[in-house]
Formats: sequence, structure tokens, C-alpha cells
Amino acid sequence: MTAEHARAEGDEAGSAASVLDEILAGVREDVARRQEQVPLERIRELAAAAPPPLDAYAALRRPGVAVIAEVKRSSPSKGRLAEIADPADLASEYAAGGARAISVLTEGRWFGGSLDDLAAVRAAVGIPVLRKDFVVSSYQVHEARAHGADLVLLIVAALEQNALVGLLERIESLGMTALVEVHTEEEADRALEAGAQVIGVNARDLRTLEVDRSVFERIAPGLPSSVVKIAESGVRGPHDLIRYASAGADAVLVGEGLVTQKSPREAVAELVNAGNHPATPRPVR
Ligand SMILES: O=C(O)c1ccccc1NCC(=O)[C@H](O)[C@H](O)COP(=O)(O)O
Repeated sequence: MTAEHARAEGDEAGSAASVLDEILAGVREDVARRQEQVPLERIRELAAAAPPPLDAYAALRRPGVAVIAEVKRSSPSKGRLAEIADPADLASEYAAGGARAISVLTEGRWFGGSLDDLAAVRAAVGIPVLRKDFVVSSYQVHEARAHGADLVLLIVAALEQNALVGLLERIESLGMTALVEVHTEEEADRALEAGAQVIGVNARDLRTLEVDRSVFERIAPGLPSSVVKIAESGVRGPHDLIRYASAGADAVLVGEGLVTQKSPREAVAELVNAGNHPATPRPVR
């Protein structure tokens, strides 16, 4: 059952607020279990031994609207989206289509992802790779680096301000870039206060799971020009990319709109072409 179905049936566990809480509770359990198997000290050693991270900020600031293509099997809102037997192969297709970075969902219970997916994608492509997860502890940041991530997602709605600042500093201390996700003006203020240089405005409200593309248009103009602005969710074709570009997007992050296509490579290329088209608005810097 998807979260939407659960909500429609009045299932308390499926109510929007508790879906996010449920995801976070599951993540904490899973992290504790992994930490029992691989202690923090060991994961730190593995992170330190990993090849250095790529400069995601620079990659996303290059001219044209960047496409961040996501490896997404399932989601709380839609259930199963795609059978992805070989995430490395999918990521290679994305890269061949011109993706500027790859997002890998590593949460297992709701999204069907894993750290193995992240490592496999890292080994397959030469562009920045994002660990897309519900990061609440520095253990997960070290895990991300140990598995080859260059970027790590931090969701403002899931973190107290002290934790947000601490995790952002930890990500940067390991040479990675934090993608700080917001959905409201207040969260955008918190992201800026924390020192975020790359901000993702998610059109999806993680409490109601509703997608509202106008959220980016409201928030992005208030962000400084030095900040990389990523429009997350709701891109189903070039028209959505152009709409986000008109509101100042440096990049779009796309999951469902790619994994459900017959040719993800062509679907990425179509978006990339739209992002490079002379008629597509450029972010003001
Ligand atoms: O996708 C969901 O249903 C979802 C629910 C709760 C928390 C996060 C969720 N998705 C993560 C994402 O932000 C998206 O995977 C990403 O922005 C791509 O969105 P889309 O292109 O609409 O698949």
C-alpha cells in the first residue's frame, strides 16, 4: 500500500505527518543496526580511504540547466515505480544522456535503495553522485563518503538547527557538498543560516506528499545568486524544466519522470537539450 492509499483509508500510520516520522524512525533503527555491524571508527577509516570527492558545486554551476537524474525504484507516494536490476547500468545511461550528476536513493524500506546501489553507481560514472537519504547522524555522512558520494542530502524538515549545522560542517569537512532541501521560506532561511551553498527546493511536501511546482517560484527568487538552486520533484518533461528555469533553477532533480521511461538515456537527453536551448532562461548571477 502506498502512503496515499493508506491516507485515503484513514489509516493513522499512513497520515502524511506520520509517514515522514515513520521513515525517520525506520532510518534510525537501520543506522543503529548497521553501526553494530560496522562501528563508527571503521566507517571513518573507509571514508578516509575512498578516492577524493568530485566538485559538485562547480559541476552544477556550469552553463545550462543541469539535470540530476535519480535512481528511484519506489516511493511512499507511488509505490513501485520501476524494476531497476542494475543501478550502475541505469546511471551509465543517464550519464550518456548528458546528466550532470546522479542521485541515488539509499533508503531501503520505502524507496528500495541501498548503499550497494550507491557504490555501484559511483564505480560506473565519472560525474558527481548524491546520497539521497534521510540523513540524521554523522555516521551516515561517513557511510556516504565510504561508498563514494560527492553530495549528501540534508532535509531541513527532518533536522533541528544544531543538527543541520553540525551535519553540514561534517559533510564539508570530508570534502563533499551538502544539498540542503527546503519546502518553505522558513526552511530556506534556516538553510542559509546554516551556510548552505546548494539548496534544493522540493515541490513535494514531505508531510502531505502533494507536489506543487509553484513552491520553487516562491522560494528561489529569495535565495542569493551564489547559491546553486535545484528544483526537486515534479519534472515530467521539458516543459517542467523550462518552467523551473524561468524561476531561476540551476538544476532539476528528476526521478519518476526518468525511471518510468522506455529509454532513460533519451529522456535525460531531451531534458538536457531543453536546458541548453538558447530560448531557455538562464539563472541571473
Ligand atoms: O517521492 C516520494 O513519494 C517521497 C515521499 C517522501 C519523502 C521523499 C520522497 N521523494 C524523494 C524526492 O525528493 C524525490 O525522489 C525527488 O525529488 C524526485 O522526485 P520525482 O521526480 O517527482 O520522482
